[in-house]
Amino acid sequence: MTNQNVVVSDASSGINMAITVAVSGSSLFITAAQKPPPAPGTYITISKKKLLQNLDINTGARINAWVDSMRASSPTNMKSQPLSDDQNSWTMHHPSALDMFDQITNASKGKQIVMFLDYDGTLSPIVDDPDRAFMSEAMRATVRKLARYFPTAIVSGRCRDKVYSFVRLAELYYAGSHGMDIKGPSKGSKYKKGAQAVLFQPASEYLPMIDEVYKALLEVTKGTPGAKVENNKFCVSVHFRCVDEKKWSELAKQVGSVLEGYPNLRLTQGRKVLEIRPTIKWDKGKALEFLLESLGYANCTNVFPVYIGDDRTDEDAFKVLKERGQGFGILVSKTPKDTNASYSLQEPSEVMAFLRRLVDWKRLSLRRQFRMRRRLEEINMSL
Ligand SMILES: O=P(O)(O)OC[C@H]1O[C@H](O[C@H]2O[C@H](CO)[C@@H](O)[C@H](O)[C@H]2O)[C@H](O)[C@@H](O)[C@@H]1O
Repeated sequence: MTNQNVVVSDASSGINMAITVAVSGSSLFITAAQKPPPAPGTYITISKKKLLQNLDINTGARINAWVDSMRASSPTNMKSQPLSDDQNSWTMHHPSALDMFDQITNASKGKQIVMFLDYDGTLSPIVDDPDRAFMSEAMRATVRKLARYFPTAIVSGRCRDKVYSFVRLAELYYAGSHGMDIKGPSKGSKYKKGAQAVLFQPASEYLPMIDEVYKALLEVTKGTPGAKVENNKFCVSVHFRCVDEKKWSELAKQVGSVLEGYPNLRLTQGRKVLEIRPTIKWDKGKALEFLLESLGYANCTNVFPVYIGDDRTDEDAFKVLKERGQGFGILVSKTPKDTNASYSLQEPSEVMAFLRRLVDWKRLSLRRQFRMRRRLEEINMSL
């Protein structure tokens, strides 16, 4: 096997990409992205089409697995059909958090509830255009009230600034880029003494690489109608929601052709989106643990974290809660999914109903506590 510098050229876009490939017989393995070499003229030039064909031979299995997974995560619209046995059993194991509200609040008694909320599909409904995934005013008002009573964090795959521009509540914690960009409230935490001011970016050295990959993905996918590449600062999303299913395989190959040059990046999947991120061991679960620690609840037994999310990437946080045996996860989904969450809610409107009930419950219990304290004071005075 020999290494060879190759310039991949695409006549339609005019893009040239310099990469190193290991050539073994008729097979081609891309090993690493290279800076453009000093002396031109020493390259073999092959077309992007040819490269993608060769990639197909060598990484076909991986690309096929991605496409299978893209299909599996996109169940056909289940219009009001009677529940199957599987669905019934799933609902029994992951009951509605609204139906189980009293059990949930009873379990939290004497503990500090800390709220973790995913954004897309949890606080805002899923829409075709990621730039227009707005949150309703009613949801914003609900989250604002929630944050008055409980420390609240938004944990999103999006870039932190973008998710902040949608939520626009300065009193919250924000963990953008799947937790790789964490920032506390601008005025500091009001909940616990010892809570630290937070700004944490564990993948900052990846910034130039992510930017480079974002640009390469923009170029390589621009001929695929409906594909959208989103720069999430420490990770990149390639959306296929508006791509014809017949083109999914082509899109996966395009993404694969770029990723092959970056062994320090990995691919995960969300809802009709391929997500490219650093291989560092950091995810929404780690972000949740980090935030609990920053809030001063690292080794506390009297903390009750609640994480609500709809996506595969939220599973990392559900798993952490399950393993800690603290609090619980709520999966937002209309269809049964393999999950580490304990409860379910069907859609953002149910999330809002659940958050409102939490606020009302907390208000009521604070009022009760206040009345009890007053009565005790009165009794003490009369003694
Ligand atoms: O962790 P999240 O806040 O759920 O972010 C995950 C991805 O969400 C966004 O994409 C999803 O929502 C879009 C708007 O509704 C939708 O068009 C897309 O199909 C969904 O995957 C966001 O655009 C991505 O960058 C996030 O990674």
